[in-house]
Amino acid sequence: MSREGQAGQGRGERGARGERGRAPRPDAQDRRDAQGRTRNRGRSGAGRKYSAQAPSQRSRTADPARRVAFGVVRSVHAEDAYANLVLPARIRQARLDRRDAGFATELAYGTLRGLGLYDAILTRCVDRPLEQIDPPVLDALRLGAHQVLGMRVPAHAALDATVSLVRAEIGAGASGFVNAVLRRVAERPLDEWLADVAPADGGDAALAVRASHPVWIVRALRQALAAHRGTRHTADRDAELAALLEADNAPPVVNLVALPVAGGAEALAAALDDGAEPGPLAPDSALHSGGDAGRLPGVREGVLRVQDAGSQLTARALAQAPVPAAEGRAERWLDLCAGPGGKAALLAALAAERGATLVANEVAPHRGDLVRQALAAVPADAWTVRAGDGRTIADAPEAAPAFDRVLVDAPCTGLGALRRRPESRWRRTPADLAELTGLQAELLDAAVSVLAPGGVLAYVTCSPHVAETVVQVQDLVRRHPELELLDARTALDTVALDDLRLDEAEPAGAPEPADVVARTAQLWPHRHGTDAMFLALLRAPGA
Ligand SMILES: C[S@@+](CC[C@H](N)C(=O)[O-])C[C@H]1O[C@@H](n2cnc3c(N)ncnc32)[C@H](O)[C@@H]1O
Repeated sequence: MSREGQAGQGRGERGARGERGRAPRPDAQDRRDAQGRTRNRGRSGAGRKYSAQAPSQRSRTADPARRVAFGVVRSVHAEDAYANLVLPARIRQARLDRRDAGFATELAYGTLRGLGLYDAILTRCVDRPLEQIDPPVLDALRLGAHQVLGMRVPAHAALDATVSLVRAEIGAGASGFVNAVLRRVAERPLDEWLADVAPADGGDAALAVRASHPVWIVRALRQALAAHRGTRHTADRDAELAALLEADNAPPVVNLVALPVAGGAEALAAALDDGAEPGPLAPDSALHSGGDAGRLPGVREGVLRVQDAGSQLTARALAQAPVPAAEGRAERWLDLCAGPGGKAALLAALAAERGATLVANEVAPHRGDLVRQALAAVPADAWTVRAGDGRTIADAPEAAPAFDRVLVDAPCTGLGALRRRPESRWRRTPADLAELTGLQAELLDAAVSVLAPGGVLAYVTCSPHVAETVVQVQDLVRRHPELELLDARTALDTVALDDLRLDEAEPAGAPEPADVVARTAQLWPHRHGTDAMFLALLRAPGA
């Protein structure tokens, strides 16, 4: 039994609106074309046919891909699991082939992303609050709704398969209820449902339902876009916000990076031979859309890694920033918040190329182990891992002498990586912000305290929330007026393969030294195809 309780259990056969709680829409019979098919059904509603079998007579054998997706969604809701961690293990366990693995991924991730919208629609289809539905049954309904409204699964197949899933995973008692509710869902195409649950002119609250984001996140993203002065090419701010929300709901293409270590270039060439496309933004990168990247040569060895292009660019921008004070000697680099080690691996490999060394610090022991694994592909004399709180780095023996380059890739709300963490938008709350921004400030102060004269600090977040980005940097330079705010946009453009057009909306000419917005860089999923990564670069005095 799930720890969410059993509300609604046993009430399976009743409760779908239109069956009992709500009369069918008066025009339902009238919406037929000359062939007798219902009109305005959209792609998922055309020519619906349902099984002639009663739910109780249908198969108890659910297909493996749907079972995997159901298992993932249940783990997320009942055990607070992360979908991106449990899904690969379940796919392997069920031995799904590439096609089924793709289906299970889209079903699980799409259901989790679309939860807010599907719940709004399901609320219209049942005669009780959704909290009173047994949680596994509710998750099955969400999976069914996503198949009907968000995937190209014909309604009759989605209903049959979901009812079979319920019979196999939950029990026959709920199958009639699920069948009836999903029939209600399938009565209308998505655009009709959207017009009902979220009128287009209804402001941020309606936009939040339409795009299936919590409203506080919609507001935070609107504010972040405005803080970065929008763009010239997208005159309409609302349209840009809608584009951003849409990008959050699209499965991201897998980005690969080849580390500049032995075997990296060969692994990249093999991935390109396998059909990957050269990455348009980051050097030595590729876009992979051919299924499980883990099977590519070099991935297991860690010389070819899955890493968002924005992460790659921010790490390279720090590595590339001029540090004249360190010329003529081996540089010392620090990654203060290194787990699970994505940027640390790239930084360590770049450091090794130049005879520099990297200390990778991580507070969580299990994530520290992941950092060691990530660094294993880099020559061992180029890096060490410190397990500890970054706020105490100044007391660590590893901090003497001080560091020429320091990365603070801070713990953050992750609002810029919603594409890759489908459940996180529903887990985060505005209350997380206060705790995280306090921690970010303390980590930044600790990083400043171990910067060598003339050393460069990179502050990175995978959140565009202004409290974690520009406001955090404004506070930092207020606390440390000795720091020079470098032009992070130019730094990113220097390492990028293509023009990032980061300063399109800026007035012409060099930004004012104190203009935090103009001197920091914000990448966006809808503009750059990256996570919404933020970068600020600051230099200590004494160069
Ligand atoms: C955004 S993640 C870093 C991602 C990493 N740089 C990468 O590219 O793979 C932030 C990391 O900071 C760690 N962290 C949280 N609090 C910390 C602290 N007080 N000191 C050091 N690390 C901390 C978290 O455990 C998490 O691994």
